[in-house]
Amino acid sequence: MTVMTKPDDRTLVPAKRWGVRGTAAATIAARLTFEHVSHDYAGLAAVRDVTLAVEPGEVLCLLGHSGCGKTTLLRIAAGVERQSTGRVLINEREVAGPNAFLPPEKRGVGLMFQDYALFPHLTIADNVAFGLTHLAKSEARHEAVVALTRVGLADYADDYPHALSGGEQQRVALARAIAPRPGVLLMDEPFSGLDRRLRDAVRDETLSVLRETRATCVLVTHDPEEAMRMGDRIALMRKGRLVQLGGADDLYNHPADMFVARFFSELNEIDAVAGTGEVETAFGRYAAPGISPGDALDVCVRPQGVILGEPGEGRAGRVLRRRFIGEVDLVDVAVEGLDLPIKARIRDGGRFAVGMDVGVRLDERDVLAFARQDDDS
Ligand SMILES: Nc1ncnc2c1ncn2[C@@H]1O[C@H](COP(=O)(O)OP(=O)(O)OP(=O)(O)O)[C@@H](O)[C@H]1O
Repeated sequence: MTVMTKPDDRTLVPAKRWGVRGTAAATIAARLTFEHVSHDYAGLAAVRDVTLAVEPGEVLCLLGHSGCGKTTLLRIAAGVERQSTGRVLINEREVAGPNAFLPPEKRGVGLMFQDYALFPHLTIADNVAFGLTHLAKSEARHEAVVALTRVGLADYADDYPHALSGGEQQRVALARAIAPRPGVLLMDEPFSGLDRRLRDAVRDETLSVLRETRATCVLVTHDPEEAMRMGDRIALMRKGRLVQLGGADDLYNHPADMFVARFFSELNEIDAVAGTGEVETAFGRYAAPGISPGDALDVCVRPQGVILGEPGEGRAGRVLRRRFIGEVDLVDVAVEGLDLPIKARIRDGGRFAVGMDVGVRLDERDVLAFARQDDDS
C-alpha cells in the first residue's frame, strides 16, 4: 500500500511500508581493524591511538559527544581522510598505513551520511545505482530495484527525491548504501534528520536490513539510547580516545569510569570516604572493588536506585519537587546531611507530595564508585 504525501506536510502522513523481510541481497561481511590510529588536523589531535576490531557482520556503534573524533575515524575507514599514524585493515589487508593506501572506491566500503546526499536531478533508481559503475546499465538498474524493493520504494524508482518525505529519502540512502553489497557499511548519524516518532521505526527496519545483508556496520551516533538499541557492541570515545568497548550491558552495568557512567544515565553525586574495597556514604557502606583508603573518589547513584519509603526507613529526607515525565516520576528530595538534593526516579510517584517526610535508601546495584580520574586524560 502506498500513501501519497503532501509536499508541505510529509512527515505527518503514514509512510510507505518497508519491503518484505528477507529480500535484501546478502554480502560477504568483512573485518575492519584500526591499529593504533591517530589523526591530527593542523596540530589538533582528533583521534588518539585507537585500536579496534569490528567483527564480520557486527553492528558496532561509535558513540561520543560532539567533536570526540567519531566522524574522523569513520572517514579514515572510508579512505576520504588519511590518518597521521597507524593502520587500517579490511580482512587483514592494509588499506591505509605505511605500506598502502587504497582509495575509497577500492575498499568495498559503503557510506551513508546524515544528510542522505541524494542527487536531486537523478531519479531514485539512478541515485541507488550511482555506485554500481562496474555493472552494465540494465544490471545496475536491476540491483537498484532489488535494494529499493527491500526498503519498500520500488514503485518510486522513476520519481525524483523531492517527491519523497525525509524518512523515505533516508530509506533511499540506505538502499543506495547496500546496493553495491559492501563488506563494510559506514553510517554517520543516519537517523538524526528524522523526527522522533519516525526514528524508532526506521532504526528497527534499518537494523533488520543490516542483519539480512550481513554487512559489517559501523554506525556513528551521539545518542546512547540509539547505540544501545542498534549496536551489538558500543565503542565509547572521548577526546579522540576509545574509553570503553563492550555490549550495552557492560557499559551500563560496569562503566570503566565516571565519564562512561554519566553518558548512559543521569547521576546523583554523593560524598564518600574510601575504605578497602568499599566506600562509606551518608546512606551506609557499599562495595567498591579496587578502592583503597586515601583514594580521591567519585561516587554516584543512579536516580532509579534511590528508594523512597516511610520516615525511618533509611536516611531522613523531605520531598522538594515532583514531576511526572511519563511512566515514571522524578522526585527531588532534600536528605539530612547532604548539601544538594538527590533525584529519585520512581514509578507511581504520585504518592509523594511536596513537603512529605520520607526515608531514603539506595539500591546498591546503582551505586557506582571510582577512583578519581584526571579529566584531561
Ligand atoms: N577538516 C577538519 N579540519 C580541522 N579540524 C577538523 C576537521 N574535521 C574535524 N575537525 C576537528 O576534529 C575534532 C573531531 O571532529 P569529528 O568531526 O571527528 O568529531 P565527531 O565526534 O564526529 O563530532 P560530531 O558528532 O559533531 O560530528 C573536532 O575538534 C573537530 O573540530
